[in-house]
Parts: sequence; C-alpha cells; structure tokens
Amino acid sequence: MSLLVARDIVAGYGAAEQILKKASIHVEAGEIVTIIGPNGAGKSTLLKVVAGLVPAREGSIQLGGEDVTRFGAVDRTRSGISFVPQERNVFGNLSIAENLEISAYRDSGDASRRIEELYERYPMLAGKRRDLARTLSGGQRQILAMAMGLMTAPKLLLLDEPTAGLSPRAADELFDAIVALNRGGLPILMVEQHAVEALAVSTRGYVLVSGKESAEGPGPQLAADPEIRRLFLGG
Ligand SMILES: Nc1ncnc2c1ncn2[C@@H]1O[C@H](COP(=O)(O)OP(=O)(O)OP(=O)(O)O)[C@@H](O)[C@H]1O
Repeated sequence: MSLLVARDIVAGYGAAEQILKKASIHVEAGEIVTIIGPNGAGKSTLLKVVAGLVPAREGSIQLGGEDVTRFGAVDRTRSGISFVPQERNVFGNLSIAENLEISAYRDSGDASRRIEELYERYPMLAGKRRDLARTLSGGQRQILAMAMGLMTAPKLLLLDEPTAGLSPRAADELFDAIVALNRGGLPILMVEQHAVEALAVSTRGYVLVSGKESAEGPGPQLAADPEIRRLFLGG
C-alpha cells in the first residue's frame, strides 16, 4: 500500500482558473520525492492540497490507505502529515525552545521528550535554545523549521522549497540534513527550485507543468534527461 496517493487533484484559488488540473502523485514508504517545474505550475499548491491548507475541488487523497480528502489541516496533521512552509516558517521573536514548544500538539504530553530528541539530532539547536530564532542564519532557520515540523512525529514530511534563498553551501548542508532524516525512515515530499541538486538526492521526481504532472521517474534519471534539463534546469 502506498503511503500517500493524491489522485486527479483539481484545485485553485477563488473564481480564477483552476491551478491544478487532475494532478496525481504518490509517495511510497522510505522515499524522497521531489516536484520540480516552471514557476506558477502549481507545485506549492499541490503540497498545500496534500497538507489540507487548500481544498481539493476534485480528486482524492489517501494516507496509508485512509481517505483524508475531507480532513482539514489539523486532522491531516493528526493523521501524520506535517507541512513546512517556504516562508515565515519560524517565529523570529521567540526563542528556539519556544518555537519547538508551540509546534507540539496542544494535548501532547511528550513534547519535552521530543524536544530533547531533536536537540540530540540537531546539536546546533540545542546550543542556541535560548536565542531568538531571528538570530539564526538562513540554513539554521530551515533546520529549526524542519525540527518544528517533526514535533508532531509525522509519517510524511512536506517541504516547500527548503533551500530557497540559501547559499549553495548552505543548500548542500540542508540537502544532507534532509537525506539523513530520510535515512532514519521518514518519507519526504518536497518542492524545489534547485532541481538538479534535489533530484540527485531523491528516490523519484515529478515534473509539474500547468497543473499536471508531465514526467515522472527516478530522481537521478530525471536530472540527467536532456529534454528535462533543457526545459527546466537550464542545461
Ligand atoms: N493564495 C493564493 N491566492 C491566489 N492565487 C494564488 C495563491 N497562491 C498561489 N496562487 C497562484 O497559483 C499559481 C500557482 O502557484 P504555486 O505557488 O502553486 O506555483 P509554483 O509551481 O509553486 O510556483 P513557484 O515556483 O513560482 O513558487 C500562481 O499563478 C500563483 O499566482
């Protein structure tokens, strides 16, 4: 059984033209799946539909065999989906510790234990736990945002352009952190502009064009495809 199946998703904003036009993707246990594509193709919208932040007007979403299509964002989180937005994903005027604390379920009794686990995984956060999040570098902030996403112990982590705005070196370090997290067993679905680098570390990738997947395949194979390089990667 697939971990996530989003089938024939139609979605958009207001009365404007639909952004997603029967887009379908799936994520299997253990995978890193990356969605690439031109600006405005609907990549972020698709992640938000999976997260329950934008409703699917048509189509269905199954998580571990359960139909979650009609679940709102909170119930999606309870079902095991965690979404890390591209922007404004930490509270700059709160400390690192406070950012982690407010990312737990309200009724979760094991938040402190979870935070300690995250400090072990990311010693940088432990060292800066009393510092305000706005003092972090771009790459450190993304680690904090990811750690906040892990506070709910998700079954699937959604990352919206995690390396946006980072230096090449910081982006590489973040990809390393994403791979390490995945090797620990967590499936990841991400949208990325750094298509070559992201596909290189991905089990599979999708190319989304005008709201519909136009190509799908093993990440490194997609990254090497001459037509895809020409169209999307500037190759
Ligand atoms: N909240 C919103 N309200 C109205 N339109 C929106 C909203 N968010 C996105 N859009 C529009 O939906 C379309 C798809 O946006 P989306 O962010 O999903 O694309 P994307 O493929 O992630 O592109 P990019 O790489 O530029 O982020 C764009 O035309 C965008 O302007």
